[in-house]
Amino acid sequence: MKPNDGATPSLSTRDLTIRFGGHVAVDRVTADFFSGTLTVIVGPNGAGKTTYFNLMSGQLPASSGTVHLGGADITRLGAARRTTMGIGRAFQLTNLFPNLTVIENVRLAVQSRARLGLNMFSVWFGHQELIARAEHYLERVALQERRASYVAALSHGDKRKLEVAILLALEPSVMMFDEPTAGMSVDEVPVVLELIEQVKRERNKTILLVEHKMDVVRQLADRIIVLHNGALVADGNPAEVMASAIVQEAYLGTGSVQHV
Ligand SMILES: Nc1ncnc2c1ncn2[C@@H]1O[C@H](COP(=O)(O)OP(=O)(O)OP(=O)(O)O)[C@@H](O)[C@H]1O
Repeated sequence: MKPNDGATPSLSTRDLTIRFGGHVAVDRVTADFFSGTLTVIVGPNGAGKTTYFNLMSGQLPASSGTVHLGGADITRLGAARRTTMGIGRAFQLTNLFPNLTVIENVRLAVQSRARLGLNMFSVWFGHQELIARAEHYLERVALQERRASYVAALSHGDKRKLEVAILLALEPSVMMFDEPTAGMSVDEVPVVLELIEQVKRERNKTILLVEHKMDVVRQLADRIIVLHNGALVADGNPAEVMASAIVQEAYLGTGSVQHV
């Protein structure tokens, strides 16, 4: 799927494939992702969604095919390198430091981003500036009241919000979210969804989500990609894709799904 203006994709995969022994978990997936667009990747359990994410963010090496970021071939680069190049991923709470406070967690992310700035633009921030920036990201996720709390003491929802603050502080061009509302209470879900919508409204990020909850998909998606048995079987605007027989079949497992 391409925007009308023919812009260069910020992230793209070509025939991206990974095999685990004889099992093809991601099977020749070709897709372009554009700045200002939020794409949700859906599909039944075991369809290959998380594995596709892992191939894009560099947690897993591809068996074949390519990944490009802003035109650069990053297929052979590891996850850390891809992060510095602009791929940010909110894991399910694995990138938080539980024994540090909320503000310290965000400050570290701001600092790591500033160090990158030092290399690229000769910019350096003083401690006060780092803290001020960290406060800014905490405000964006409505966590400023918990700034002095240790992460280990936060509710699940607050941890997820902190994760988003850290992701924002890293200022990635591509933001990847694995089921951002998983395990949240009903009152926490709208806060995180509103946050993602806010980022989306700024229109300068490429946002990718893996999501099971169809109400979340409906609320956020500009575009939906459907994976089934590792292959891309549908790709388009939400109304088209949700209405398609392919999605019904992929979710309900009825009938045979034709790969596109
Ligand atoms: N490291 C691995 N080694 C072997 N098989 C794997 C590995 N990682 C994933 N798989 C297999 O690849 C397939 C796709 O898994 P994946 O977790 O990507 O699916 P998913 O669509 O994210 O599923 P879910 O919605 O349940 O999270 C599954 O059959 C899974 O068992």
